[in-house]
Amino acid sequence: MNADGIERALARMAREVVDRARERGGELAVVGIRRGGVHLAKRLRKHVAAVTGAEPPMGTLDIALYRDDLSELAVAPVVGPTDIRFPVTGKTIVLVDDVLYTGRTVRAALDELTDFGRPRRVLLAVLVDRGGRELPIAADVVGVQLEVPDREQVEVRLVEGGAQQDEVLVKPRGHA
Ligand SMILES: O=P(O)(O)OC[C@H]1O[C@H](OP(=O)(O)OP(=O)(O)O)[C@H](O)[C@@H]1O
Ligand SMILES: O=c1cc[nH]c(=O)[nH]1
Repeated sequence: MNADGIERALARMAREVVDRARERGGELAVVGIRRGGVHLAKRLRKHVAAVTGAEPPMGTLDIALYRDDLSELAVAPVVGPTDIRFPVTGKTIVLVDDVLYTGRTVRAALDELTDFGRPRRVLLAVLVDRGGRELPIAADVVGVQLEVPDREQVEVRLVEGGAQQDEVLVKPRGHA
C-alpha cells in the first residue's frame, strides 16, 4: 500500500468513524495505542476534522503493564506515557491501532481505557487487519483486510511531516 492508498483509506475510515459515532450519539474522542497507533490516530483525527469541522480530543495509551504475558517476560517492559486528559465517561472513543493481529493489544487497551471511566461506546479502527485473531475481537473500521500467514509481518511506516513516504509492507518475520 503506498502513500496515496493510505491517505484514501484514512479519509474513508474517518467518514465511517463519524457515521458510526453519529448512530448512537456521544461526543467523539480518539485514542491511539502506542506506538504505531499514535501516529495513525493523529492522521485519522485530521481526517475526522475535515469531515466534522473540529478536531476531536486525542489521547494515547501504553498497554505495556496490561499485557496478558506480563508475568512471563524475562525483562521489565519499557513503559511509555499513557496520556488521556479528557473525561472518558460518556464519550464515543475511537481506539486506533495500525495493525490488528491476535487481538491481545486491543484487549489490554480496553482494560486500561476502562480504568479511566466508562465510555458510552468504543469503536476500534485499524489500518490493517491481518487476520490471525486469538481473542474474540473485531475492528469496526478497517483500512485494508489481509490474510497474512504467521511467518510474515506487516509493517506500517508513517513518516511524520512527509506523508508521501508512507507505506505498508508485508515481509518475512524478523527481516529489517
Ligand atoms: O493484535 P496483536 O497481536 O496484539 O498485534 C498488534 C500490535 O502489534 C503492533 O505493536 P507492537 O507490539 O509491535 O508495538 P509497537 O506499536 O510499539 O511497534 C501493532 O502496532 C499493534 O499494536
Ligand atoms: O504483522 C504484524 C503483527 C503485529 N504487529 C505488527 O505491527 N505487525
